[in-house]
Amino acid sequence: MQSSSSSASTPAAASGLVFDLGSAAGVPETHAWPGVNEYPSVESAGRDVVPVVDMGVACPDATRALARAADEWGVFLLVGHGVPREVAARAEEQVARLFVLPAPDKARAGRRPGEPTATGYGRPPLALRFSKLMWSEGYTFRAATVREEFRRVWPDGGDDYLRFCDVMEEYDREMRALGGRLLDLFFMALGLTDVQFATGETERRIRETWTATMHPILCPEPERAIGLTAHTDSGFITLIMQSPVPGLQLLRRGPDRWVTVPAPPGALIVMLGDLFQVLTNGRFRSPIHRAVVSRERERISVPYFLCPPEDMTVAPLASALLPGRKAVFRAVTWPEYMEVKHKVFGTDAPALEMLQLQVDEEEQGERAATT
Ligand SMILES: O=C(O)CCC(=O)C(=O)O
Ligand SMILES: [Fe+2]
Repeated sequence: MQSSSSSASTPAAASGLVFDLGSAAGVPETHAWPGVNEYPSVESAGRDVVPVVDMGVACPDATRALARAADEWGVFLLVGHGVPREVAARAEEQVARLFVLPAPDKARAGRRPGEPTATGYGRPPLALRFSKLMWSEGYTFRAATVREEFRRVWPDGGDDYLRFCDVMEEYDREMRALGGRLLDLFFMALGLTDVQFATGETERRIRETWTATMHPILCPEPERAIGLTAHTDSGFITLIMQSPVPGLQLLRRGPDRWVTVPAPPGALIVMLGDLFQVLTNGRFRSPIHRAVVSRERERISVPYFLCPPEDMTVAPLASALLPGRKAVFRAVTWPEYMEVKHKVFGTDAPALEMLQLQVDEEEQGERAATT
């Protein structure tokens, strides 16, 4: 990886803390990304309004809005989602408390070297393949092991520790339940019947989750740095809670531009991942996105990833195939896909292309036209 071998043996380097971002007066070359301003950044307005889906409205309307947003953007702001404000506020408060802990406390919980997707504190896993460093710090953890993981931060297991774990477990329960409700809507949008999805193996299994948090820090020269570089999420669905400070941007084509996602209080962001694109045979897409940094306002985002269990083979759902269309992606498991993804991180090649099957477009078109 890019951290130099001379510093790789220190705890700070092991956790990715090779540079104290919080006290930096400028952006050093190690963190300066040349392509950050290649495309303009635009607000969510006019033809670039990021869709909003209200889950609180009656079903056909919510399903239609969700299908349109998933189809046209692969991302949307979610309101009426039923996650109590206090639960989200408590989680954000605990995450903020975690990030302001002294560096040695955080370093104790560092990601273990050589395990890029392992849990712990430091650079986000996707950062490991790039030659430049990102302006962010993050913890990755699984809800199921939150107590074990955070004993590394709070070895005494005192009140701070217990409060953190209680709140994060409460948040996990809410997000897990929301994930289930959202999947029901997605499956309805794909035309599965109640009976099919109530008993569906896929739905039951894709509720397995893991959780990560990240926190882009104030940056003295935001136009030269990036919090999280352009990527697509790999799993099924990411539910992002963010502080009311925009920072997430979506790449829109023709002309290429970065659309900033607004941050209305109480809304969550729903972002589709690559394997959801596979599951829906390309009908719903995983958008390219990134997180930018700011000079003035700190932003915390807490992405909650819904991913397939490791042994699940993900393939286009039969119900997602439009009449006359064939599957355009080959079946893949999560570990297999992560291997593909790690190979292409840091290059311009989209990992999903490697799963694409050669389908004769003409034949697809003819079959679709005759059904
Ligand atoms: O900060 C954000 O809102 C996005 C984070 C993100 O894209 C990710 O963790 O994959
Ligand atoms: Fe992402």
